[in-house]
Amino acid sequence: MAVSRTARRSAPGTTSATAPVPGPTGHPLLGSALDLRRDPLGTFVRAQREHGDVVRVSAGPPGLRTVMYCVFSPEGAQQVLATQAANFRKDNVFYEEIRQTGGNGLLTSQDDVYLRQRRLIQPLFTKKRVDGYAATITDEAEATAERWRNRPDVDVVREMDRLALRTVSRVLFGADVEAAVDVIHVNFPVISAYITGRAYSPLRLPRTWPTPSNRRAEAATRAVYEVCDRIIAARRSNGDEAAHETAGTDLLSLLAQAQNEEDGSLDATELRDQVLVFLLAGHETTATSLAFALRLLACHPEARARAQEEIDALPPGEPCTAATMDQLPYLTRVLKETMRLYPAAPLMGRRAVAETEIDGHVIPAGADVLISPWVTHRHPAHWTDPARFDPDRFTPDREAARHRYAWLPFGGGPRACIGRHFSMLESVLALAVLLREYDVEAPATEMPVTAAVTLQAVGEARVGVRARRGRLAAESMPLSP
Ligand code: HEM
Repeated sequence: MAVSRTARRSAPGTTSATAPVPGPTGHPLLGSALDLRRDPLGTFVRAQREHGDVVRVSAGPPGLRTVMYCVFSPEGAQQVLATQAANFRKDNVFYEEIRQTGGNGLLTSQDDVYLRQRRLIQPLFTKKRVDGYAATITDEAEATAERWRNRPDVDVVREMDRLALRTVSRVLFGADVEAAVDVIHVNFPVISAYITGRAYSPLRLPRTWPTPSNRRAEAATRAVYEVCDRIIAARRSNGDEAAHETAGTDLLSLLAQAQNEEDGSLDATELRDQVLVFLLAGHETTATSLAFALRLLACHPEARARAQEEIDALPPGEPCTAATMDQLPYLTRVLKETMRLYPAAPLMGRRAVAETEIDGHVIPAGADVLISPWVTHRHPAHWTDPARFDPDRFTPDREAARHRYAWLPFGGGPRACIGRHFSMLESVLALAVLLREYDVEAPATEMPVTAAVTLQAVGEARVGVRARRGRLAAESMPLSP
């Protein structure tokens, strides 16, 4: 059995490296299964508070038990994701379930297939290329501002879902997906809940059995695949030189080129899997950050006013570009603080392929390992008063004083999010456009969330919108108080 260097270095006989990993005992028969089903994020937060930074959580009856080794400290997360990434593969139950539903795109692939895919796709995400997406981002945000005209309130979850889906589809596929917005909005949560349900369940019935949940998930997956197929077919029938704004430079063009190469690169299934991954990973995550940022600003009028002061100081009449982001440091801090409190990917899984020592505990080879931005972002040793919304935690000085992995919404190491710059740019510019036009207001109540593959708001998140000034305010004057 391979043993990591850190484990081999630990002094023989010391109890720290050999002591069993602590964890909740949970229900005598089911372990923590019911707690995880009811409230996975709360269960992991409690596990950290009560048992420390490396915790063993088990679920299910003896004999069928799923065991997870949770690593909550920034140092431990860095070890799993970066410094000892080779010991931790995406072979865990969660990724296996995602792979079975969504195929082998960039999020789930590994080894040579992964390296080939990442090399192929990386050029779309260089800083220069992403900066070029600013015009599309601004255009979509302005269209959303138009949609809000004369409305007393909006469901920001729904609105940001639409905005982010439209934006990523235009940028990466040169496609207008308006007709698919509802299909995606309805079906992604079904798929996501199915994957999570199976991942936590000790008893995974074969996917081919005609159970109600298998049937629901299959129908939802088919509906989403049809959207992907339509996007690909539309590009094929129009040809790369057609009127698409991104033809020749977007994801579909890059993948089609690879398909034509002699080394037989991508087949049709892989092409569709890749489109699906980028639809999924590229819209829901950013939408969640945007929705929660608007909701938090609506609940914190002083932070909203500060952000708007900065936005109002931008040169009037000039379009937002990538350089605009440098002029919005406070708004960027608001976004980072939103992602601390509501990381769109609250849980990340791996499988240990070699025994490894982390924070003085041994993680056995073969163990399912869980990293949780949700918990690490609330770690009392790294965040004072962690439940409080305080964007100034992200001033440059305070950021520099903190462990690099205390804030990890985009993961880290070799499998860190490829879309992080795009997402940050999109979120800051979209917020700037919307807050320039609107005041947002909401009662400061709890926002219930659920952790499926990504973090999701439970139900609607209504936010009052009131036009501030300029064209939209003038046009909606009769309705203004
Ligand atoms: C707030 C927005 C986002 C968050 C919080 C987020 C989070 C993450 C995280 C945590 C990972 C690493 C998963 C792991 O290590 O297990 C990841 C990977 C990935 N993300 Fe994002 N993401 C966001 C936006 C985006 C966008 C906009 C895109 C694409 C347009 C994207 C595409 C991907 C892809 C393809 C991967 C796999 C990368 C690889 O393994 O090489 N994400 N994301």
